[in-house]
Amino acid sequence: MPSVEERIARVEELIGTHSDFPKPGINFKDIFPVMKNAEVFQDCISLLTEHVEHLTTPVDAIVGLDARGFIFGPLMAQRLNIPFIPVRKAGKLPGETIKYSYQLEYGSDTFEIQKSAVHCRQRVVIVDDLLATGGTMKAAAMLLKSLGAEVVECMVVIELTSLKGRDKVPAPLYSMIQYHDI
Ligand SMILES: O=P(O)(O)OC[C@H]1O[C@H](OP(=O)(O)OP(=O)(O)O)[C@H](O)[C@@H]1O
Ligand SMILES: Nc1ncnc2[nH]cnc12
Repeated sequence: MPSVEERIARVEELIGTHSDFPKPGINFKDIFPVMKNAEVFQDCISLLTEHVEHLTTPVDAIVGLDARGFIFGPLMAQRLNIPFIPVRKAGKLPGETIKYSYQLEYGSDTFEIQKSAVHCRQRVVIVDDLLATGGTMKAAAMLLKSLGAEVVECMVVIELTSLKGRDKVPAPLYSMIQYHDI
């Protein structure tokens, strides 16, 4: 079995970079090539899952963020045999919901969660593909906290450290791969 470092290196090798997408000045990190390699995609899910298994606080549910957090969250939840909870872009969820608007690296948006999605004091981990300015992850954590959940950790595959998003996130943050130059 390859080491954690070897498996992380294999994931990193497949991450694409596109300058000036979706706007001039943005260096876009593309996670989708990782999914084209079944073995490396498995490695990526295993690494995220193993990280959750090694947390000292037991985790009751995985929360995934619309849209790219939905690639990782359900697979992690299945492996861990715990529920998956979606946070969606506004206007997609029926029933009673709460919303939180936020800025991200190249725009703004609103997140929404069903009030019934989470129990008070439920211990959750939030997962997304990437942390840039941290606006997205902060919005998700605020929604979960306002419903009484305990956000044990926020997890991303990619962190763009120079944007200091980590400082905005109101919970511990784990990133698998860090880019310091953009
Ligand atoms: O740290 P931030 O500056 O807030 O940016 C990070 C967010 O931006 C991207 O999502 P995007 O809103 O582009 O939506 P998508 O997942 O639907 O592509 C990415 O998947 C993160 O969710
Ligand atoms: N630079 C970036 N690459 C990919 N997704 C992003 N979301 C916000 N900033 C991003």
